[in-house]
Amino acid sequence: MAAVTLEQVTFSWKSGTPIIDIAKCEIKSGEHIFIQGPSGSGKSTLLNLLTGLLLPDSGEIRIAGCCISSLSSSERDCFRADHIGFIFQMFNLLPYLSLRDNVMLACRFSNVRKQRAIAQAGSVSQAADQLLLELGLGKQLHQRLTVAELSVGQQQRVAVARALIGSPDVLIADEPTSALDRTTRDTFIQLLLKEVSQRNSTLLLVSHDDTLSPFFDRTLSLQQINCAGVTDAI
Ligand SMILES: Nc1ncnc2c1ncn2[C@@H]1O[C@H](COP(=O)(O)OP(=O)(O)OP(=O)(O)O)[C@@H](O)[C@H]1O
Repeated sequence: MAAVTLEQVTFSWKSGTPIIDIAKCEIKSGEHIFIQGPSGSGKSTLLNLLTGLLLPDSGEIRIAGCCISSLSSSERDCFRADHIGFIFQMFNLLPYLSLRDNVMLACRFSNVRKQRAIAQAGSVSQAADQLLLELGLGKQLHQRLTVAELSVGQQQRVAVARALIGSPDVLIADEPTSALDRTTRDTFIQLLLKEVSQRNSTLLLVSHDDTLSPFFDRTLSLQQINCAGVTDAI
């Protein structure tokens, strides 16, 4: 079954110049996809379309079988919370919450993910602790430290735990390794892939760093699939 399908999708910002023009793209459930493209090629725009934060000018985007542009704005918010985990480039952790509360946050906005987390671990807090432990942030550490006291790599792993709790169908990661050195980056990617595989989630990871490509089942080059072909090349 397809986890993500794009058909005849076009999108332009106000200027009217098309940024996205994708005839057809299908990603199977459980696939690990690397989306690569130079600066300005539309990676973030594409992710915003996939999460329903932006709507296409034309065409159809289906996530887990649902055409997201046919949903109302509030339905899209619910759908996103239930089906999509997101790892932001700057993590977006809340500094006034504990590590565990940051992870549990994803279940506050989604009853589907909350029920799955309970079914998997007995409670949402146990699911959060389990994920943090698997990601190398054991209870002793996460009860002692605040988000502000974490290293960049540790913050990244909390962000992964938050994106994975309640096993969303699709996990989207926007340049999650840009702040890491190469060794930490490789360890992080391997850990991320292991966790995603265990939950059978589909992973879409976006980066301009094409040396990440060998870690993934498939690489989609935005320059190849996007006929709009915009870049910042000087
Ligand atoms: N809010 C916006 N309003 C108008 N134009 C925008 C907006 N956001 C992005 N763009 C334009 O859309 C194009 C694609 O931008 P986008 O951020 O999607 O590229 P990207 O591949 O993610 O780039 P980078 O790797 O530098 O983050 C660029 O030309 C950019 O100027």
